[in-house]
Amino acid sequence: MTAITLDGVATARAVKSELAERISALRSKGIVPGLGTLLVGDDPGSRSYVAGKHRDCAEVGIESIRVDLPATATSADVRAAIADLNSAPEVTGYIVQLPLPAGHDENAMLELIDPDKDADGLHPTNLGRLVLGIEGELHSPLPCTPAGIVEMLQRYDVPISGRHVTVIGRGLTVGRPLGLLFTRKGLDATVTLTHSRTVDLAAEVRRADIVVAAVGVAHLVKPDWVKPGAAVLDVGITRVEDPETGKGRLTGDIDPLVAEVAGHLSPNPGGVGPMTRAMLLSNVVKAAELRA
Ligand SMILES: Nc1nc(=O)c2c([nH]1)NC[C@@H]1CN(c3ccc(C(=O)N[C@@H](CCC(=O)O)C(=O)O)cc3)C=[N+]21
Repeated sequence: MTAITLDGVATARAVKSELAERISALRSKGIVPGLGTLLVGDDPGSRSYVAGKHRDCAEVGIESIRVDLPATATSADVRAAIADLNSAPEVTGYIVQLPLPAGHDENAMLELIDPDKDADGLHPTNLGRLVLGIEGELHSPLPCTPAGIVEMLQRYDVPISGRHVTVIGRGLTVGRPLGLLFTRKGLDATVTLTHSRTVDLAAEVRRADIVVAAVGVAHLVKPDWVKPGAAVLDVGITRVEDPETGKGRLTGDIDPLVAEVAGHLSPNPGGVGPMTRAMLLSNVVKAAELRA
């Protein structure tokens, strides 16, 4: 048996074409959505993600505003840039690219973002609304990677309600909010949130109908850990050097042989990453629609 591929590129393309229509409707009413990015320092990975976000915006008709600060920027510089983004009328939503260079207090910076402009859903108010289950008229953006994972499973008709989900990793952007999202009313999964101190990770994965790995340990999840037919989502990113070509490439947390056991498998790259970017655009569009 070979798993059905959860194709993040194709699914993100479908999401983006739906968004493009909503954006042209907004534009015809004179509303122009604009995504800002704040990047501090010159980490090549972060640079390439930010560049990707600007390309996505151009593709769907969202304006994008790029603010880059040098690695030498102080916390006062970052605060000032956030204040400018909060007050810039052309910026309807923005993100602070993580991780910030060492020496910056990320949580303190996230807290300075205007919650109404928080395109990542990482401001404490928006994370609090996720805990409280508040949706609707209030703009309560969901963190992009968790939202992208759920969107992809739903578009492939993978059942979630009542199913057991094992999440590997408890980080701010993926594992922690994903556990909150999957257990909300309406999704109704049962979640095991595992981390580096989990005693028997293989056993926790074996009970799962849906496995999400978001730790950044290359090929951590082995085929004999996976229940036959389970849906497996590969989120972790590790940069490795190909021993044959000597070129750098990206690899995920899932051993490739898991494809022989799983029912659905998201490749990495080409799976959750593109969905994360599509959900960022979706948050910007929703915020603009609510303001209209
Ligand atoms: N404030 C903030 N919000 C984020 O959402 C955020 C962040 N900081 N910091 C870093 C992580 C990582 N992340 C990715 C998004 C898309 C891809 C993506 O589209 N990857 C492509 C491959 C890209 C390539 O080849 O370089 C793929 O999976 O196919 C990857 C990684 C968002 N993050």
